[in-house]
Amino acid sequence: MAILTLKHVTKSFNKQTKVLKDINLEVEKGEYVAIMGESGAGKSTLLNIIATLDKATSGEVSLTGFDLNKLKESEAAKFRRQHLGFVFQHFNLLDTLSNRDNIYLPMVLNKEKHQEMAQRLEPLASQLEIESLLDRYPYEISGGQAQRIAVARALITKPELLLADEPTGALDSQNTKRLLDLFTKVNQAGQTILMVTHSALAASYSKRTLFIKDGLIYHELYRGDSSQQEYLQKISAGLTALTSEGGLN
Ligand SMILES: Nc1ncnc2c1ncn2[C@@H]1O[C@H](COP(=O)(O)OP(=O)(O)OP(=O)(O)O)[C@@H](O)[C@H]1O
Repeated sequence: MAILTLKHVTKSFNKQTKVLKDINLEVEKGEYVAIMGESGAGKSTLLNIIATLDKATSGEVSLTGFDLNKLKESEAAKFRRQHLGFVFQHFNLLDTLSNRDNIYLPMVLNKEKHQEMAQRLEPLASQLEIESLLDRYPYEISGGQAQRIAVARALITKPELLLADEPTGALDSQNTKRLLDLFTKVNQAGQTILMVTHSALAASYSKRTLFIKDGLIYHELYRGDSSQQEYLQKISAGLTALTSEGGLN
């Protein structure tokens, strides 16, 4: 079952340039998809449309059965809280709240009961190894720890789709591996993930990698039965071809 469907999606910010020209994409429940492309290729624009933070200029976007073109501005924030989880490069935690309250925030906004929040946090905190961090504040913990708190905040609402924008961009290699291993586990437990990344290594943890160029999905690679190393090599070769003048054709 497709959780996300984009048909002939275009996006222009002005009359001269179309950033997205004709994007067609289906993401099935349980998939783990990475989106790559050169700087300025339109990855964030695409992610913002899927995240209901922006609207397509034309085309169809359907997410968890909702037509995003019909979603009113006033409904978008609630839709995001109920259906989507977000992980950003710079964590976006609030320094005035404890880590626990940061994690609870989307549930507080959804007016959930405290008992329900605590029940959901318990297994998540154990899986993410953040139990000892919960009563501290974001400014008291490391970047790797902060990103795990941000992952807990994204997952506590049990989102249908986890959207990650350069989630390893601010992490060192050890914390990058730890986060990517965590995403793999979460995906194996059924979580659908869509991740924008510049990192071939990060993409090599996904099951499918899309390359965006000139406003189109230019190429895609499936991991299939390949080892992570083989898949990483294919992604790196794909990136080289993408950035060379002739491209993949
Ligand atoms: N709000 C906006 N108004 C005008 N132009 C925009 C706006 N947002 C993005 N653009 C333009 O759209 C193009 C794609 O930008 P986008 O941020 O989607 O690229 P990206 O692939 O995410 O790049 P990066 O990897 O550097 O983050 C760029 O040329 C950018 O200048």
